[in-house]
Parts: sequence; C-alpha cells; structure tokens
Amino acid sequence: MVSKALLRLVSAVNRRRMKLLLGIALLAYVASVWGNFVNMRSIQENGELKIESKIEEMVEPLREKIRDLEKSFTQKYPPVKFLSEKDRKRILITGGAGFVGSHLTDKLMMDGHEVTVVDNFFTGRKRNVEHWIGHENFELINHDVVEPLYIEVDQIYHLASPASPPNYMYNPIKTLKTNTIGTLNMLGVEVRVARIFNTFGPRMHMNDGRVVSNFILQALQGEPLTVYGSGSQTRAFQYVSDLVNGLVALMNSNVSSPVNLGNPEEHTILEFAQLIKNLVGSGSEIQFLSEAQDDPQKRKPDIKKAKLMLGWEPVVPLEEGLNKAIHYFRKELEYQANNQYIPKPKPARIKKGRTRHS
Ligand SMILES: O=c1ccn([C@@H]2O[C@H](COP(=O)(O)OP(=O)(O)O[C@H]3OC[C@@H](O)[C@H](O)[C@H]3O)[C@@H](O)[C@H]2O)c(=O)[nH]1
Repeated sequence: MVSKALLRLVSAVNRRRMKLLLGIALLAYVASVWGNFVNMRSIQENGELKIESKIEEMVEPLREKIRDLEKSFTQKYPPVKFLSEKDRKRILITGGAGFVGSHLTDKLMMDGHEVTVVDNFFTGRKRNVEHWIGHENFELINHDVVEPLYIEVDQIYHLASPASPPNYMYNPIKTLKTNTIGTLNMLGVEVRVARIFNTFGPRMHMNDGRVVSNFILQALQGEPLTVYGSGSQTRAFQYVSDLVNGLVALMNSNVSSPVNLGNPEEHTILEFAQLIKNLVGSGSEIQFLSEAQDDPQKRKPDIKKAKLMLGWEPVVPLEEGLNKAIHYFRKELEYQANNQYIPKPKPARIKKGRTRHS
C-alpha cells in the first residue's frame, strides 16, 4: 500500500516533472526553431545586402559613364556668353562656312548672339561650322546669295565671295554675280566697308593656291616650296582672329567709309618661305619659278584709320599664327589621308590679264 501510494506520489511528482520537462523541451524547441528562422532570415537578408552592394559596385561606373555622356551632350558646344534680350543681336553671315566667315561665326556665337550662316558651300565647308549645328542660337542655310533671301536680322556680315585666284578665275561670271547681285541682295541696312588684306589661319582652303597654304602644304609634304619670281616681292599677313576682331569693331562703329584691315608687318615672299620651312622643321628645298603675271611687288596696309577710329590693331605675332595654321594643316592632312585624298598645292598661276587688288 505504502509502496503503491509512494509509487503514485512519485509518479505524480514525476508526471509533474515530466510535464515541466516536456514544457521546457517544447519551449527550447520553439526557441531553437524561431532562432533558426531568425538566423536564416538574417543570412538571407545579409545575402541580399551583399548582392545589392555587389550590383551597386558594378552599376556605379556605368552611372558615372551616363553622367559623363549627359554632360558631353549638354556641353558639346563651345561656351557661349549669356546676353540679355536688348544686347543680343540677330546676325546674318553670308559665306559663314568659309575661312573668315567661320571664325567670325565662332566669335559672334561665343559673344552670345544669334547667328544665321548662309553659304552655298561653293568654297565654304560645313565642317568649318559643324560644332555649332543644333545650337539654339545657330542656324545654317544652304543658299546662294545671288538669289534673294528674306529674313529679318539686325546686322549682316557679307563675306560670300570666292577669294582664291584659281576659284574666281574658274568661273569669273559667277564671281562677278556673287560680288554684285549678291551684295545688292544683302543691302538694306547701314553699310560698313572693310578692305581686307592678306589673311591666313586655320580653315584656309588647303589648295586655293595662295602663298601661305601652298608653302605650308609643300613643307609638310617634303616638296619644294615654290617661290614665284625672285621672292623679293613683299606681303603683310594678318592672322584671322585679328581680322575678325577688326570686322566686329567696324560693324559696331559709326564709320561708313572703307577701312583697311590688315597687318602692316611686311616681309618678302622668300622670308615667308624660309620661316615656314623652319617652323615646320621641313627638309624641303626652295624652288624659284617664273614670276606670276602682274604680281604686285609690294603690299602693306595703312591702318592709321582703323587704329584711330576703331581703336583696333593686330595683336597676334606672325610666328604664333603660322604655328596655328601649320597645326591645322597637319591635322587636315592626317584626316584626308584617312579619307584617301591627298591635296596638292595648286601650280603657278599662268593666266594672263589677272587684275590684282586686295
Ligand atoms: O606658291 C606660291 C604662291 C604665291 N606666291 C607669291 O606670293 C605672293 C602672295 O600670293 P597670294 O596668292 O597668297 O596673295 P596675293 O596677295 O597675290 O593675292 C591676294 O590679294 C589679291 C586678291 O585678288 C587675292 O584674292 C588674294 O589672294 C605673290 O607674290 C605670289 O606670286 C609664291 O611665290 N608661291
């Protein structure tokens, strides 16, 4: 009895203990399952975080690339000043894709004006102004100034005229028409007249037969520099940015009579040949050919009027300008070599009866 009772007591105690043990075990189990669950989640989260940071690592350089690309899209133009409505002018440049015209386009665009270039691409080239195409202040019209053009502008720079001897002699009637009818078509605003003297610089036509382009091309290509006559005839050459500044100063002045724009620093053609040969570092010879017909023996602009009335005078030293032109011609030769076209300097001018003036 006692033992049965004892047994019952013990078993009662045991049962309670068992229950307690079972309860603890259950709790431990739940806790461990929960723990595992939480652990798994944190492993998973950790994993996700790691993947995310890996992706981030890979994507960041791409994002940077996109930012750069976006920047290059919005900054693809040379910097342009902001001008208020009252200072901003609508300016038409005929021959604006040519040698001088394209440099003038650059200046007026960078000064913040609205520029319309009109060119028939007879001697001008789209490449000379392509860096402005699409700019909100810029417009390019393929048009021949011999035909009338109806647009409203504040100023017109009329530079459309074939200026290289082989070009204007190739089609003299067309040249005359451009200079007469073309000019008449552009009249209607107050007029300023610039007498432009020998000018050189980047974007000169490579093979238009003029002395600077001929000598640079010949020196770069290792061919003889062709001096017509003894080379003692003189010329004075201005760098294109000086001319452009003079044109703008004249346009904005009240001087309505013709003004000479040129550089009075005079050199013989032989000196030019030697200087260009040295600057290029070329081993070319200097070759003396027969004198060109009616070749003026001396030309030097008198720029007193421009100095006095416009406060203008050329500032770019000859060597500095020549180096820029040489750099441009070198690049052009590389570009054209890639395009399988090697320009040759034009041969001596032999045509008779050419009238010369600047
Ligand atoms: O290869 C050459 C080219 C030219 N020359 C000489 O260099 C001098 C300058 O010749 P350019 O053709 O460059 O310039 P020019 O001053 O003769 O003509 C310039 O002024 C007159 C305008 O009608 C022309 O449009 C303009 O180019 C001339 O004495 C010419 O005979 C050479 O000795 N070798």
